[in-house]
This record gives sequence, structure tokens and C-alpha cells, in this order.
Amino acid sequence: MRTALSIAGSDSSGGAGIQADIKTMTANGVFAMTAVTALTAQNTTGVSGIMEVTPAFLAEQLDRVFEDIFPDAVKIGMVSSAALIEAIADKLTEYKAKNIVLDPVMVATSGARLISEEAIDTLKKRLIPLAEVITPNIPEAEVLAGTEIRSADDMEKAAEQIFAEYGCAVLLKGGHQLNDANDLLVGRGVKKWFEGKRIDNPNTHGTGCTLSSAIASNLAKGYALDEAVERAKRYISGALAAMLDLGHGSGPMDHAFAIDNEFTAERKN
Ligand SMILES: Nc1ncnc2c1ncn2[C@@H]1O[C@H](COP(=O)(O)OP(=O)(O)OP(=O)(O)O)[C@@H](O)[C@H]1O
Ligand SMILES: Cc1ncc(CO)c(N)n1
Repeated sequence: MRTALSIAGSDSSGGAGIQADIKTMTANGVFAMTAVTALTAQNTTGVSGIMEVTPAFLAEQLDRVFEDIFPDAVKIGMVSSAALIEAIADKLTEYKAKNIVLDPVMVATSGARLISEEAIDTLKKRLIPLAEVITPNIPEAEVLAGTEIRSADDMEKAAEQIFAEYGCAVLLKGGHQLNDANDLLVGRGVKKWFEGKRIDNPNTHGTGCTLSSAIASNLAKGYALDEAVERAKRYISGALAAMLDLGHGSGPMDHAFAIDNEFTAERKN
């Protein structure tokens, strides 16, 4: 069985962060492992508190994972401080981790800031250069490229600029801002639009986490990057189209939509 590691924060409401990653990796047929960067107290309406782990304890989790079950891919999500980013960069370099997918999480769907200003600099210097692919949304790509993105043309320019500057492939997500589900992949010898059909579902809590861990799962299984993205897009479209409706805010998706067996039968109407 292929394995994947999520380095991310816990979402107590289960739809984003570590919880979304474990569900996504499991539903995509890989064995999920975790190194928790922070606990968040949150639900579908917002984040009320964040408690970070110490950099030493994050490093200890990474040591235990890498020395025993070497992950076939790594997904990195919420990392709120520069010291935690340094700890991750040191360990991923030490263990020569491969297939690193970095979701540069900056702001939650609900609007809460999930990274400090100084940490963005460290992210750029230490972590982004280690990634196989990063998956910014438009506001995140604006921060990384230092340009405004108002159109598909702007997306192409920003993605090319980020690829040239950091040397990692970029999957720039059009979703939130341009109001479609078209994402652009720019990497070594690749420039490809993935046309997603926008699904009319207000419940999008954890979409970014889910997409990046689905890409990591497919890289773990040996798919090439563009195939991994294509499969991840199909997975997230299915999870959104299942129209789960939980909570009072922007609710979570149905990560288990494609799992159909005697043990899941009762959850269906
Ligand atoms: N309503 C939708 N219909 C179809 N696809 C969607 C929809 N909303 C988001 N997606 C897809 O989900 C993926 C995640 O994109 P999104 O822009 O939501 O990420 P994000 O802003 O990083 O998410 P998060 O708020 O979790 O940080 C993208 O591939 C996007 O196209
Ligand atoms: C823990 C965590 N990571 C990422 C996000 C981004 O959606 C979130 N809301 N919570």
C-alpha cells in the first residue's frame, strides 16, 4: 500500500486540515500519516483559537514517521510560524522527502488568518523551493508573485513568474475569485488548464486541503503530476457534487462519496 504524510493543522470540525487530508488520502487508496503543526478550535463558521505545537515536537513527529514508514508523498498545509516552517524544511531535506505538495495556506475560507506575516518570508525561502508543486489560490498567488490577478491572462503570468522564481510547479486555482473551477498548472514543460465544471454548492470548507492531499495521494500512487491533478480535480468535483449539508456556515464536503460498501450503506438516504 502506498503511503502519504500530511503536515498540517487540526480542524476540530473535521472538514479541513489534517482531518480532510486523512479522509482524502484514505478515500484515494493510500495510507495516511500525520505530523500535526497546530490545533485549531474551529467550525464551519470560523476559527476561534489556534494552539501551535513546538518546533521540536513537530520535528519529533517527523523523525518517527520518516525513520519507520517512509511516505511516498508529503502534503503540507497550515504552518503558522517561521520556526515551524524551518523545522519542516530541515527534516524534509534531511530525509530527502519526495513528491512534496505544498498548499500555501494563508487565510481560511471563513476569513481567519492562518499564518503570520514573517512566516510568509520563511515559506518563500525555505519550503516552496522543496516542493514538487504548490497550490495557491488567487490571493495567495498574488502574495507570492507580488502582482494583481484579475483575469485568466493574469493567472498565466503569475504562475509563470512563480515557477521561474521558485523552481516548483504551480497549480493556480481560479475558483474563489474568478468564480469558475478552472485551475492552471505551470511547471517544467507543462502549461495546462484544467477545466472544472463549477458545482452550485455553498459548502466549500476545506476544498484547498482536499485538493492538495488528493494530488499528493495520486503522486504517491505513481501518477505523473498532470495526471495526479486531473484525478484530484475529479475527486473534489465528486465530493462537492455529493451535496453534503452540515453546520451553520460553509460546510464540509462528503469525502467518502465514492466509498460504497456494506459498512457505508446506512449513511445514504
Ligand atoms: N463550487 C465548486 N465547483 C467545482 N469545483 C470547485 C468549487 N469550489 C472549489 N472548487 C475546486 O476546488 C479546488 C480548491 O479550490 P479553492 O479555490 O476552493 O481553494 P482554496 O481557496 O485554497 O480553499 P480553502 O478555502 O480550503 O483554503 C479547486 O480545484 C477549485 O477549482
Ligand atoms: C487547520 C486548517 N487548515 C487549513 C484550513 C484552510 O481551509 C483550515 N480552515 N483549517
